[in-house]
Amino acid sequence: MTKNVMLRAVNLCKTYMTGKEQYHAIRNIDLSIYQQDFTVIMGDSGSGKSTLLYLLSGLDSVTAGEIYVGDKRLDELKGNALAAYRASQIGFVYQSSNLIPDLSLLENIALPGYINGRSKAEARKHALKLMEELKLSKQASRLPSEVSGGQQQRAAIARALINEPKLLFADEPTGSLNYEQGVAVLDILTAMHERGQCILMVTHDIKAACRGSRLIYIRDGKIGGTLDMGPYTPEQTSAREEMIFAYVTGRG
Ligand SMILES: Nc1ncnc2c1ncn2[C@@H]1O[C@H](COP(=O)(O)OP(=O)(O)OP(=O)(O)O)[C@@H](O)[C@H]1O
Repeated sequence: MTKNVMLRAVNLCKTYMTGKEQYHAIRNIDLSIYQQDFTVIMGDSGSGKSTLLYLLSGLDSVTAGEIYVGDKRLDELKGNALAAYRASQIGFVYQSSNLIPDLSLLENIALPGYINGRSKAEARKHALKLMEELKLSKQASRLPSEVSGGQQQRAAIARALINEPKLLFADEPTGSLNYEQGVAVLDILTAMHERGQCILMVTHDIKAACRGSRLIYIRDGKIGGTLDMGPYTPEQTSAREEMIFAYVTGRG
């Protein structure tokens, strides 16, 4: 099967300045992200995984290099054009849900929908549909402080999906959850991928990495290797975990 390129980075670099010190967090990375993939980014702490995710999503600016989305240059977008791109084309899920504390879950999920130009009624209708799929209907009118961490994170996923983004980014989405809540979130991401959602996720967790179809290993701001794993099936969980462990430790 030929894969469609969703996003392409060419000679991507990110240098942070702390005082007079330069730190080259991303060093001349070339990579393609394919529409059909649930791509997982792994690597040691400090290797540059989150920085890469922020650059590829347009949440941070590149120091050098190019990022193509179709024939558009993401790295050249600024101001309103960049804000419009981020609002309409990408969804982002963080380690903590970052919901607005004094809005209900329904309002939190619908809000980016109104901001992106849907009517209030339409955004709420779509939010309710997502809440049903993510088993949050009963919590629609509750505040974030009135639901569990797993429910908050599922609401954050629904919020990221409200504008039907082409690309869903997730930075350690299960990092603050207990085992069962984490599995529920991974099941949702797996189901989204099966329905055709392109996902790019940073994780330290082999159980989470198992859900991906492709793994990119980052070492010292560079690509240390990529592994095509094929689509996840639950029966292969232990074999995939062993394969990922062997791959990552072989490159660490
Ligand atoms: N704003 C910043 N200013 C200076 N250095 C930074 C900044 N953000 C990140 N760094 C440095 O860049 C490197 C890569 O950071 P990044 O957060 O991308 O790593 P990571 O692989 O996601 O790490 P972790 O797994 O611990 O979250 C680290 O050495 C970090 O200290």
